[in-house]
Amino acid sequence: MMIQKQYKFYAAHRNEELNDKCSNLHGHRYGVTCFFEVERTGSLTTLFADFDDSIEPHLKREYDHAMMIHVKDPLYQTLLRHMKETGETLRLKCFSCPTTVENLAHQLFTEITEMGFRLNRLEIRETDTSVVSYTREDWVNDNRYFASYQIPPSESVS
Ligand SMILES: Nc1nc2c(c(=O)[nH]1)N=C([C@H](O)[C@H](O)COP(=O)(O)OP(=O)(O)OP(=O)(O)O)CN2
Repeated sequence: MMIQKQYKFYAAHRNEELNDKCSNLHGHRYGVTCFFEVERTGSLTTLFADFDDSIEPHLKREYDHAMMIHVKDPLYQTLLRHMKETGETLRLKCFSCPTTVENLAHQLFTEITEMGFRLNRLEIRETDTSVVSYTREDWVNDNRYFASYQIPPSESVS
């Protein structure tokens, strides 16, 4: 059986590798639709609130009104310097790879799996017209891709 749950967060980012408008700092309302594989244990499977209680605070704490940034983007060092010089704390969600929707999907799939849920797939909406559908098979393949890439796991700074 499958349960579908929808979440959202607002975040800034840029695609520093692209030579177009996307290399500018900009923001999105990210829509995250999770498709969970669940097992019947009686009259129900997993309580809807069990998903919400783990996932909503995680998205609020790590992603909402944060800036998602690739640690190899030169802007990252500028932001670190700014925080050091001013004492200001910016919410940065650090990625060890560019902050494309594809890479965000891999990161979120990993984080939600680590919470103990079994995702069948994720859908991530970045704009009104663009949605990435990301399956468990994509995640398994990406784990291999990132392992061979030798990218350290992403860390979060806030
Ligand atoms: N495969 C991907 N393509 C693009 C990504 C991505 O993550 N994966 N990201 C972007 C940009 O972040 C951009 O903000 C979104 O781009 P785009 O859809 O071109 O933006 P529009 O303003 O044209 O959106 P519309 O809703 O179509 O007006 C680009 N590509």
